[in-house]
Amino acid sequence: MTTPPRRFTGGTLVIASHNKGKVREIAALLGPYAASFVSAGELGLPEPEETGTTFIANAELKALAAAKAGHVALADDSGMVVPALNGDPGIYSARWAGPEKDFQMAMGKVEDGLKGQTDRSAWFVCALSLAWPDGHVETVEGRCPGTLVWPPRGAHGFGYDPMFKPDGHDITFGEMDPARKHEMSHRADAFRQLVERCFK
Ligand SMILES: O=P(O)(O)OP(=O)(O)OP(=O)(O)OC[C@H]1O[C@@H](n2cnc3c(O)ncnc32)[C@H](O)[C@@H]1O
Ligand SMILES: [Mg+2]
Repeated sequence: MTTPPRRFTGGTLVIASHNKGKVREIAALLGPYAASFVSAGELGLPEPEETGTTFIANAELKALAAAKAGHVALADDSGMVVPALNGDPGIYSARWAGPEKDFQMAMGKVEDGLKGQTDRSAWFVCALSLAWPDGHVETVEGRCPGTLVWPPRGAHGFGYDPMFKPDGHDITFGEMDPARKHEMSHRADAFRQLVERCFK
């Protein structure tokens, strides 16, 4: 027999991320389901080393590390997978931007790798993991397919958004109103699954 998923029954939820763009998006998506939340940065929690080899493993290790502080914690491990680059930057999406978090440079590296390639498809992945202080975790994974454009366009969103045009749309995530991105993003897809599992 499979055990049913564990539900979040209220109280403070820690958003276990040090990325302000992500925290902003997670807070917007989570609004109706958690009365109060605080980010790992606000709590002064350290940024764990992301030693996993999958988005799911890294989401789980970040959520479990934050939950040790005593509250249920939600972590997001995400990135952009480019088949023509053999799946890079993938789980290394943040690391491609270096310590300066220079995404102009990281997007330039992606574009350099695509020179001479005809396949400009990509997809974003978002693994979300909810962890309890006793070590229990619930994890889901969402996706959003699209195409890479050059030059980058738009100032909304964060990270690789200005070069990513979601399928079925003519504008990039960087040009898109945040509310619209939340209707179709990898993070929204993962959220729908997590809400179904743990917040209903
Ligand atoms: O680990 P935390 O503290 O949450 O913050 P981080 O920025 O290091 O996050 P990740 O390790 O999950 O790396 C994900 C990177 O993938 C990129 N990324 C993820 N979601 C994105 C989105 O919705 N739009 C654009 N880029 C995104 C972005 O550059 C992120 O820095
Ligand atoms: Mg990270």
